[in-house]
Amino acid sequence: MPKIEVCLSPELVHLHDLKNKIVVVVDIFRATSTMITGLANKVSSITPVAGLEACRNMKSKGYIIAGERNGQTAEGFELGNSPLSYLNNAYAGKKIAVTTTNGTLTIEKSKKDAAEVLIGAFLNLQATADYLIQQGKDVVIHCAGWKGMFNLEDSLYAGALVSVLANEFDFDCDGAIGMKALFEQNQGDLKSFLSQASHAKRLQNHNIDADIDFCLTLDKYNFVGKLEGEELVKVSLNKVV
Ligand SMILES: O=C(O)[C@H](CS(=O)(=O)O)OP(=O)(O)O
Repeated sequence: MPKIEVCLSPELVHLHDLKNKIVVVVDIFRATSTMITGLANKVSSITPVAGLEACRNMKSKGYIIAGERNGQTAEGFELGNSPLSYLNNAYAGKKIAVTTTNGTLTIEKSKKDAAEVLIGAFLNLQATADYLIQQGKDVVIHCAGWKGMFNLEDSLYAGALVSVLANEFDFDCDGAIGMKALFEQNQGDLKSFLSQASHAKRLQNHNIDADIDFCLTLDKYNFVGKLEGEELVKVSLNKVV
């Protein structure tokens, strides 16, 4: 059986061997939830960029630039980090370049060694699980956390994915065992459990409660977000859609 393990913060990723594995990067509030929503709403591609300046420079190459630091849209950027901005196909056909506080850095730290990088969200949990079963490779779930620290929402997503995959994958890492148990104890009311999370509180201060609700929606979308070269694209179970 393939194995699944959980890396609870990008600061710990050097302790995991990513070679020949599929890495699922997760930043529930809000980067990876927003990327999945953009892809669902027909953007032509999303290019994650770790640095603000590098992302700003993408504008002259024809990209719409999305930039956020500490929950606020960065100066000179057209978009911030809200999934709601992409609804109703608002940026259909556009190439988006995006940089965020935690999520894009975590993608950057994953892509050098991994066989594949996927983008995880509650919004497409089951589709991602189905894809991982189909591929049959070892998996590392890479939680973006917050500025290097553990956070609840990304770790709970990791627990949810381990829970769905538990019959198909071996897992003996404590992160996977612990987060699976935590998710299973709280899956009946994820929202109230996560209202205690530091990140949810920080974002509430920015008046984006609707974003939080949206990011906790389960299985709204039925596709996988995958990094192909430098771009995130939509993948169905057998083909790019
Ligand atoms: O915009 C967000 O949701 C966060 C901002 S902060 O670090 O929590 O202040 O960025 P993200 O990269 O999506 O974690």
